[in-house]
Amino acid sequence: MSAFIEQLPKVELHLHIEGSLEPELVFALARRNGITLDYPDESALRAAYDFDDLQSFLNIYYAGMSVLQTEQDFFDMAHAYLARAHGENVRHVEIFFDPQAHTDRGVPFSVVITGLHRALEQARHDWGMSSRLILSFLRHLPEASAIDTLRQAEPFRHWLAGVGLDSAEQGNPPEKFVRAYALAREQGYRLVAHAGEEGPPQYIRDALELLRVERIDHGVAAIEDPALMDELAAARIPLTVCPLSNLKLKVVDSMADHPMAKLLQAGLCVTVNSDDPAYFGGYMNANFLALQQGLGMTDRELLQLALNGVEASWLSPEEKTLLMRDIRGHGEKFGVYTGTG
Ligand code: HPA
Ligand SMILES: [Zn+2]
Repeated sequence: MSAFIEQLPKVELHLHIEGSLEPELVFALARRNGITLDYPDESALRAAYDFDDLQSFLNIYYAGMSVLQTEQDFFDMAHAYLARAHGENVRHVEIFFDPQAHTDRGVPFSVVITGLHRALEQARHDWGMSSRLILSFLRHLPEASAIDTLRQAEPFRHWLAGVGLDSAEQGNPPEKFVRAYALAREQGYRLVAHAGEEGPPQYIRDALELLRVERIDHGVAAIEDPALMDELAAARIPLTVCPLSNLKLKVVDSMADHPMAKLLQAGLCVTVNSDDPAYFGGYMNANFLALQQGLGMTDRELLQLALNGVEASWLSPEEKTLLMRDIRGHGEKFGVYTGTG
């Protein structure tokens, strides 16, 4: 592992907390809650992490999270992720959770969010790690369910920074959620959506124009549409790109084919993220390393990706200035300069 990557101060903006559930914790929680899994042990479960596409991953992702029952379970899951991120010098995280995947199993919204919030507060207290929580709607479910979830979130509005949209993209276009996003906007939520992961570039345009999101999760399909790339670059609309996820879900055939370098060179505000690290073979450092080793990106480019992460985050302007200073200082220590300050 490269010391440059390990010590680089990082932010993570695209992380599904349920996708951080490692097989060991899945089995520990299953034992604690008296649940029998379809797999005999941890290694059999891990062996099933061989995906053909997004849907084949989602099937296992929803099965894995069914062991989450109590507030302590949600705390333990988030705490394990945050400890790991802290160990990789991740300074700030913006975390998705999928409330409908739990409330539909009878786990109350309050149980889910209280456990997650407590872990985030502890990470802030113990490590000075800052965070935001993003409520993500499941796009394969009807819009009415998203709107009902927004209502359930009302008592916890102050713990939530934004709303997002995830799950099966194809056939579930942004336009399906126009009313849910309008309601969220009225309630002061910041808005993001997954678009252009498996879906077409048009879904990126629609997320921006119909849902009025400020950031696109994935967005790698933009590479197919030069005019859209120009617009994203000019407006500095961030893309929260997840390289190892794209590889594991066969969005790209190999890391050498990943569009990250081209998107960066075209002036887009692309950022590095791990998406579902327990399932896709790596946390933040592994994603940076894949870009370095698989795509040949330079330390200077990796430094720019880290700065983009700060720019794209929901930190305050003062916090951004401080963290960017840390990242540039790290670059100088390794003889790497971005030339932009
Ligand atoms: O990468 C993803 N895409 C869509 N839905 C998801 N839910 C968890 N991870 C993902
Ligand atoms: Zn995602």
